[in-house]
Formats: sequence, structure tokens, C-alpha cells
Amino acid sequence: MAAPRSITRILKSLPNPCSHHHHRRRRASLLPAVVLDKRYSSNQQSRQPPHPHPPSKRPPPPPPPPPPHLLLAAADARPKLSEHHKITFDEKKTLVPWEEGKTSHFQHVWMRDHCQCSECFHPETKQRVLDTFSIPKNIQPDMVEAEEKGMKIKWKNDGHESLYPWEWLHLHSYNPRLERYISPQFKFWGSEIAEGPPEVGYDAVMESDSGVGEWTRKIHKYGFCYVNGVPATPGATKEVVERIAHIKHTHYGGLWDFTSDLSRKDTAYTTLALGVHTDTTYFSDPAGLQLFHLLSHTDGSGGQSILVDGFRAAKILREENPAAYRVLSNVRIPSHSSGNHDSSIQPYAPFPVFNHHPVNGELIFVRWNNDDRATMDRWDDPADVERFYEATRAWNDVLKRRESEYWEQLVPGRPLILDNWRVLHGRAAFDGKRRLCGAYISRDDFMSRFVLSNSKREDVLKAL
Ligand SMILES: C[N+](C)(C)CCCC[C@H](N)C(=O)O
Ligand SMILES: O=C(O)CCC(=O)C(=O)O
Repeated sequence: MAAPRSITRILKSLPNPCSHHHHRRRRASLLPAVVLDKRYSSNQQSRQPPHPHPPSKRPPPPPPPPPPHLLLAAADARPKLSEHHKITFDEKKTLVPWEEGKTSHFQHVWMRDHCQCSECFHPETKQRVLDTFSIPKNIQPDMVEAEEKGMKIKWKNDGHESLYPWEWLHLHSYNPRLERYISPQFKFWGSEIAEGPPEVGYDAVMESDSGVGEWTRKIHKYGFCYVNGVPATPGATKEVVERIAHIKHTHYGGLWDFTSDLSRKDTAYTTLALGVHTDTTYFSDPAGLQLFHLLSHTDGSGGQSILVDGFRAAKILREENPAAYRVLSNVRIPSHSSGNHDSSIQPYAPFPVFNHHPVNGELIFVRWNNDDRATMDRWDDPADVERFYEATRAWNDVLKRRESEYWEQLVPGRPLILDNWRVLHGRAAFDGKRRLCGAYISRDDFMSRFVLSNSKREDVLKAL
């Protein structure tokens, strides 16, 4: 391969793009720039996806890495080019030497495909307009120049000019990866959370995006959060839910308003106790968030709510009984919702209790609803049947421990929202007239609002 050609027409030493406008350093953001890191490369070191059926001898999976699914870009770090080396390119790639001593390698086809100009990338819709497949296979720059705002490339084949902002280049450097990720950690909790459960105020949520930012940050960190001071009406409740995102409509309706009248053929519409579970395990894409608002409970008592932190419980099970954790990470459980005459809802495939991110291996989703479990008649090895029941018993024992359970009597005016991918919920039996309203929000809609209400949109867009 020919030695990298020096850049033609680089007449002077590279200007340090940050040298003469430090006074224009980005206003330190009020909140750390939180953006989703969706760029998991397929070859990133990752655990193998779980085996379809529990192997008997397989060693327990390694502990998952900390969840890197959120990127906290350095709020005000500005990448600086090397003072000593120039940008160079050869027939395949451009090399960008940074002050920190690392050099990013960007293949030309990748660079051209990621041109951010308004011809190639729609300025409003943020979608690619460029026809990727019109890029010549051997595309090369005619000229590469370091400008104040970024690196400019003039392409040889058609003279097209692309400008790649320095922050964008540094953030998207893939060889090597340069940005450090500080993932906001989850705060696991047990029964002690009753002393100080996460909560926000109705006014804050309704009046400002920063109020929604605080609310979504607490939901992400704890897996649940109360909203204090909400008028105990379905209308006010709907408005609160929609401060996060549009409601996920299901066969229960949009904003559901329910009581023990079996109007929908589900035990939630009875006075029965419900063991802790996650909802909608019968959807391919189960609800991300679920809000409950007790509107009234008259002529009776009971119906206390119970929450269990499913991520904490899973961690305990993995430590105490790795065999059970492995079984519940591999055995796929069929689920259904078939009480209503006009539907029998089932996901496109059964899923295990513990679902791990397919690339980085972190536990990302607990699915557990023993009441909605369908008949399990697909076993490669019948010996796995007993193993499954042993594993679910071990799981149930962890869930039912006193220190796992957070019991709380919901009250009108103080709705509870929870992360249905992490937190299990249930209720005690009750009598009398008990009316709740609430709604589901999809996981992706929640994460979108969480990120955008806790970062500058420009940072989110830059990290796409
Ligand atoms: C929330 N709402 C009362 C409307 C429906 C309850 C659905 C309960 C169902 N067994 C599940 O686990 O998804
Ligand atoms: O009635 C309640 O408090 C909760 C009902 C429930 O668990 C559900 O709707 O999934």
C-alpha cells in the first residue's frame, strides 16, 4: 500500500481548531450530555447469546460489563488535533492525528457515506438523502483540509465537498474508539426504599422539560417514581403520562380506567391478589413503562401495591444460584393473553425470564408473569422440566424475601410509574370498590424522552 500521501495544499501547520475561540467554549450544559450509544459494533467483545435450551454443564456466564447503553459525552471537552502531525490519506483511508496522541483511521467510503452536508443528509429530518450505492468503490479525496470547524474533504470523483465537525469526528472515531462512556448506573433497592421512594412534583412535570428530565432520570435510575399532587382524574393522569410520550394503546385501551368488574377478562379486573410480575409478556415488545393512579377505593380495604427490583433480584439469583440464573436466561417461556373473546395475543417467539443485550451481554429485560405463562411443551431434554421448576422456585424465593419487597398503599393524587422491563409489581387482594387508571408507554418512546430531556438535542443528533 502506498505510503500515506501528505495532504496537498496544506500550506501551514494545522490550526488547532480550539486555539482561538476558547472564549466560545460551549456553554457548560446544565446536565451532562446524555445520549444513547446505539453504535454497538457487531465484533465488540460480547457474551454469546443465550443457548436456546439450558445446557447442563455450561459454566455460568461471565458477569456482564457495566451497562454502556448510555453515552455521557464529555460535556465540554473539545477534541484537539495534534500540533505535530498532519492529517494524511492514502487510497483507502484518512488518518486524523489527535492531540491526545491517538490517530483515527476513517475509510473513504465510510466518510463519503457519512457526509453531513444538506445535500447528503436532510437538515430537517436528519435522514440520509445520499444514495450510498452511488459512491464509487474506489472513492478518494482530492484534497483534505483542517478548517476551524472541522475537516473538509473535496472528493476526487465529483468534486463534492464534505465538512466533518471535529466533535463529530472524535465522537464517531471507530478505529480506534475514542469517546469514554460513563453510563449512569442503576440504583438497586429493596424494602428499605420505603423510607425514601423517588418522587417528583406534578407542577415540575407539567411546567418544564427539566421537570420531565428529573422524572425520567429517576425512572431510569430507580425503575419507578411517584408524581405528587396530580388531580385524581383520568384526564389529569393522561396529561401527566403524555408529558413523557404518547400512550401505547393495547387491547385494554389507551388510558385504561379499571376496577374489579371483569370488563376485560384478566385477573387484574378482579379482587384477587396478584403476585409480582411484569406486564404484557405476551407482546413481542412489552410495555416499557406502566403508570398506575388509584382514583378511589371505597367500602373496602386491601389492594396494597408491591414492587420488587427485578435487576437486583436477578443479580442475587445469579450470585446465589448460577445454575438457576442460567436456566432462566435460556429456557423460553411462552406467554399469552386470551381472556377476551376477540384476542389471543402471543409474541412472535417465547422469551426467557432474563434477557441480555445481544452484544454487550448486560441484563436489559426481565420478563416474568407466571399467570400468563402458556403450556411449555417444547423440551429438548425432559430432564430440563424439573430444572426449570427448580429454577423458578429459586427465583420466586428471591422475589418473596422480605428485604426484596417494597409494599406501598397507593393513594389518589400520587400516581406511580414503573419501568416494566426491570421492576415487577403486584397487589394484595382487596374488597370494596377500587378504581385505578393508568397507561403504558413503549420502551423506545421512554428512552427517547429520557435522553432528550437530559441532553442537548444537538448532542443526541451528533451521536446518531
Ligand atoms: C394494566 N391493566 C389493568 C390495564 C391491564 C393489566 C394486564 C395484566 C396482564 N395479566 C399483564 O400482565 O399484562
Ligand atoms: O391493581 C393493581 O394495583 C395492579 C394491577 C396489575 O398488576 C396490573 O394491572 O398489571
